[in-house]
Amino acid sequence: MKYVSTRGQAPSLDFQGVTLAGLASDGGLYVPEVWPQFTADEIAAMAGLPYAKLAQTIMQPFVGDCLTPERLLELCEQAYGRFAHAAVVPLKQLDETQWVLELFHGPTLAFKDVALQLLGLLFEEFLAKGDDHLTIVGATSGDTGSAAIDAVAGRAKVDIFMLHPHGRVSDVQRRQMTTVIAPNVHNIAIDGSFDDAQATVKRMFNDPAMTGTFHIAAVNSINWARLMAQVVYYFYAALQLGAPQRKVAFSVPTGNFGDVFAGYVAAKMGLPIERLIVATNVNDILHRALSTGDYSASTVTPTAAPSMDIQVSSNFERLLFDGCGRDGAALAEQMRSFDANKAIQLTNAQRESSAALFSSERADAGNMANAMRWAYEATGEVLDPHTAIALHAARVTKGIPAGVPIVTLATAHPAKFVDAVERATGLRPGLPARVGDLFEREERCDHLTGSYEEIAAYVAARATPQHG
Ligand SMILES: Cc1ncc(COP(=O)(O)O)c(C=O)c1O
Ligand SMILES: N[C@@H](CCOP(=O)(O)O)C(=O)O
Repeated sequence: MKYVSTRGQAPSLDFQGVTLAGLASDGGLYVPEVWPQFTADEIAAMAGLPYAKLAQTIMQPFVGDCLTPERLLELCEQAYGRFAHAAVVPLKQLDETQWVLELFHGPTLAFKDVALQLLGLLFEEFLAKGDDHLTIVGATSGDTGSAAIDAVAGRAKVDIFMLHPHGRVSDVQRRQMTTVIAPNVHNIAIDGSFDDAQATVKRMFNDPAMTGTFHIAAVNSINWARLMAQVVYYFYAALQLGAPQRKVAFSVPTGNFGDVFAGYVAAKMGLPIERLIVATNVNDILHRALSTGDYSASTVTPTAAPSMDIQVSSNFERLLFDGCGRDGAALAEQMRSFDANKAIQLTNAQRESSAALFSSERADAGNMANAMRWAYEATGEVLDPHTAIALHAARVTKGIPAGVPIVTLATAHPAKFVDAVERATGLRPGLPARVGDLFEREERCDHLTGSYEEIAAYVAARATPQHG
């Protein structure tokens, strides 16, 4: 399998290459040259497979000959062996139509673990031979940070620098990052938003002063391997609900557009998906883009679902690429215009191709609290704010045929956002034992202004050169 950049200029790479590269050298994102396909019979044969085996089956076409099937399966078993639920991502029914897929049983209590536990192992596997050393630079609005740190803390040949917006993540989220005291882990709080942090990360990939010395790598969903691993749970849920004979819809709490793009990939691979509902909070650029074609960023508003407080959604570029017939030059021009003006209008072709599968809804604080309350009072399920936003979207979306189940992706454990959950339901969920004495541990984090030069100098002073 070869991967090409959405901006058409960077060299094409194999799976190992894209995993270690992160952002493409032309500023684009890597995508597979073609979408691998499964037939209905092949999908039917996946029913009942253990999660790790299903993951290997679905990911093998993307991995190609960079790993043997046996080795990929071993890595999947190792990654998903760390999950606290035997089903890895259990599916629960709320009522006749509504289901939730619990993606938060990994070590750091959010869906990010599903991909990042594997990515940590892939880094180690691909770095085992040779003297390459990775400098991971990541941005987080709360959950990627802890999941990535857990996945790479203490590993040889990797340093991680994780930027989060100061004061804009929950206490649990912050502590899950800052209490990991390991020589290769560096937490940086910046003044600004997640978008500012993400812009810094992307700039570093294209800064010769940094890339000339360090092998900068990504753990954000700009890294293709992240999305690949997230495709698996769409198959897992749909198979339990009768796929490929029966269509399934998904409602996805959305920020950086990675999770829902993985659903799009599942559909491209042959999974019969009725609809992908993109659920946003009041930071609703994606809702506006999908419903009116207006992709224009404004100031980020802090909300009780902080991980979705994002305006510039990296992975939307991957969808726009397919929507313009994979014309890298045209997309590069469109993205240049977005960078300059913080606004673009989707073309008719982009709007029509996305409307075939996607719809969107926006939830404000009241919608979110009501959904959380409904789930708790009517079904006993305690949801986190992000999941509640997607459940709200699932319940108000029109036009899904009767009999089609709607699966809301439950992306975080409610104990990560105790205050919001308590406000809505009166219940204060406790942290699972596996996160231990989080509030007793020492924290380590540096606070920087967010200027690119300051952050680059900080990284350069602490990172190990590529061939260190
Ligand atoms: C709990 C939670 N839900 C939803 C999202 C949004 O997912 P994505 O950025 O893949 O759209 C995030 C952040 O990524 C998150 O941490
Ligand atoms: N919500 C995310 C933001 C980063 O998204 P990613 O999927 O691109 O890593 C977070 O919690 O950090």
